[in-house]
Formats: sequence, C-alpha cells, structure tokens
Amino acid sequence: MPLPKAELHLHVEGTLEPELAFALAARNGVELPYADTEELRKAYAFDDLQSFLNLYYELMAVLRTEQDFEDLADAYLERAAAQGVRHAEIFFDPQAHLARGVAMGTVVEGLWRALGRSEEKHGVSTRLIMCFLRDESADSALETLEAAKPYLDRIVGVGLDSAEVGHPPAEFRAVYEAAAALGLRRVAHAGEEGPPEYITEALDVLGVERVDHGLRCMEDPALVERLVRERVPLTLCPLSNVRLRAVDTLADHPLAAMLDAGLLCTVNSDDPAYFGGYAGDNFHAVRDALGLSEEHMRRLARNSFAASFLEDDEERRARYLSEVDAYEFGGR
Ligand SMILES: Nc1ncnc2[nH]cnc12
Ligand SMILES: [Zn+2]
Repeated sequence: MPLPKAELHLHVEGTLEPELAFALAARNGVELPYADTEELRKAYAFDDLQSFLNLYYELMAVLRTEQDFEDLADAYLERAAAQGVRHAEIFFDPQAHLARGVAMGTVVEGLWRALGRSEEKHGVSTRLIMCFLRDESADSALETLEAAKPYLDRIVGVGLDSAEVGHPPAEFRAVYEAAAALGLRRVAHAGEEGPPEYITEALDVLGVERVDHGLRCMEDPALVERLVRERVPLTLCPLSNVRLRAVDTLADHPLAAMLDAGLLCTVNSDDPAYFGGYAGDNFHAVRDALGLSEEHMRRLARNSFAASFLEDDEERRARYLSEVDAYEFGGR
C-alpha cells in the first residue's frame, strides 16, 4: 500500500497521456501533427518551461467536450489513487480553452462530472483551482474570473501559471483582490524559473497562501527564513524540475536542504503525463535520489495534508493525517 498523500500541484491538462490524446483526437476529428504515440513521446524532450508549454498548449486542441474533460480528469484520478493520493487540488487553465472556443461551462461541468464522483469511485477527495495565464493580460484574467462566476461553488481558489520570467506577480494584483473578495483561496507559481523576488511579490502583493514551486527561494536566505517563520507551504515538483532543467539531475534537487531548513515542502507531479511520473513516482524518485529517510517521507505526506485547503472539512484532514501517522513503511 502506498504512503497516503495529497497532491496540491497538478495541472489537469498536464495529465493528458499520448494514448488519450490520440483517442480524443479521433473522437473529435482533430488532426495531430504526430504519426503516433511513439512519435509524440519523442517530442517530450524539453529545454525549459517555454518549450514544454508549446507542446502542452498544442495538445489541448483535442479537448473539446464535457466528456473529454471528464475522461481526462477521471483517468488522472484513477492513476493518482493507485499511487496513494487521497486528496487532490487540481489546477485548470480556462483561458487556454476559451481561446479555442470551448466555453467555461464545458470545462468546469466536464471536470466536475469526474470530480463529483471521485470519492465514491476512486477514494480521492478533490478541490478545483482555476489558474490565470500570466503571459496573457491582467484584463484577460479579470474577464476569466467574471466568466467563472456562475461556477464558483465548484472552485476553491485561483492560481497563476504559464511562462514566468518577464511576467511578475504584481501585474495580477487586481484580479487577486477580486478573487479574495469572492472568498477564493489564492496560490501562484513563483520561483520556478523566475527570481526569488517573484516569491516575495506573490506573498505581499497577491496574498498567496501557498507558493507553487518556490524552488529559487534558496537563493535568498532572508526569504527562506520568512517562509519558515510564516509556515508558507511550497508545492515542489521534482521530476518537473529535472525535465524543464530547473535542476540538472534529481540528485542536485534542493528538497533535502529545504526540508532541513525547516521549509514546509510538499512533493507533487505538476504535469505527470509529460514529466515521467505521478505523485507516488515523485515521492519514490526523491527518496532514492536524495536518500530521504522514512521520517522525511512521512513529513512530506503530513505536510501535503497540512497545506491542503481542507479548512471546510477538518475532520477529513485529521483522518488523513492519522492514516499517515499509522502508515508502516515496507518496501516501496
Ligand atoms: N510547470 C508549470 N509552470 C508554469 N505553468 C505551467 N502550466 C503547466 N505546467 C506549468
Ligand atoms: Zn505547475
């Protein structure tokens, strides 16, 4: 039995496996510029975040109907459950779909068809987080929040993703203020490729409660001290960092140093179909590459539930935490 964990950094569009991409392309009459899944997989050699994003947005062309979004989310939840994920807070990128003429309702209702029965079917509780694309304008983000208003009972919070460098968090102050006024939780990608200052801005200007990635905080000891003091969770994605070349190899990943510094680290999969592994794969990979102890692994699992947006269901959080505490390591 795998270690119980929560996944807090997962882009649902990044769970699109090549086989499903081709199946949806056939169902929707969409032509993909790859002969087959093997040729597509060969395109998964990335130089940086942008080279990944180009493929990530290109393949979204196959997602058109509610059924497509349901099938996508359901396939993810099944895989996640098999790797010990008990709770998943799932990002989606509405602007990437609206721009292709796919309505907000199609995306949210489709995802919800899978999320709504996830507990019963997969034993995984879920939350949905809507991300704004930071390489689109601040006005576009505000329009997206407006378009989401009929669906806010299904959306727990907002995030900020896509190309980071050159798009500092402060540009999105207004939409984060509006989201906060609507009672939405706030997270943002910061310090994946961007500088430590973006992490500080995400905290101070956007009021985020968790930082997605936050890897580059390690360049600024005063920032590390603050993140420790304020117990700001970081949703790290080790296999993603290797594939997008934020670190050279997993053995160079600062996770162990970050845990030792007292940071509230969590381990997540980001875009598992593209980066070579789901949540459990990321846990195993860091354990092996960094020689993490069982107590480190238990701490990562505890952190994932502690950092999750389960304030509306503390009983459930306590149950998950006690599952972690009772977990007996044996093999993998
Ligand atoms: N790792 C990542 N960073 C920024 N935007 C993303 N969108 C999907 N994955 C992303
Ligand atoms: Zn991400």
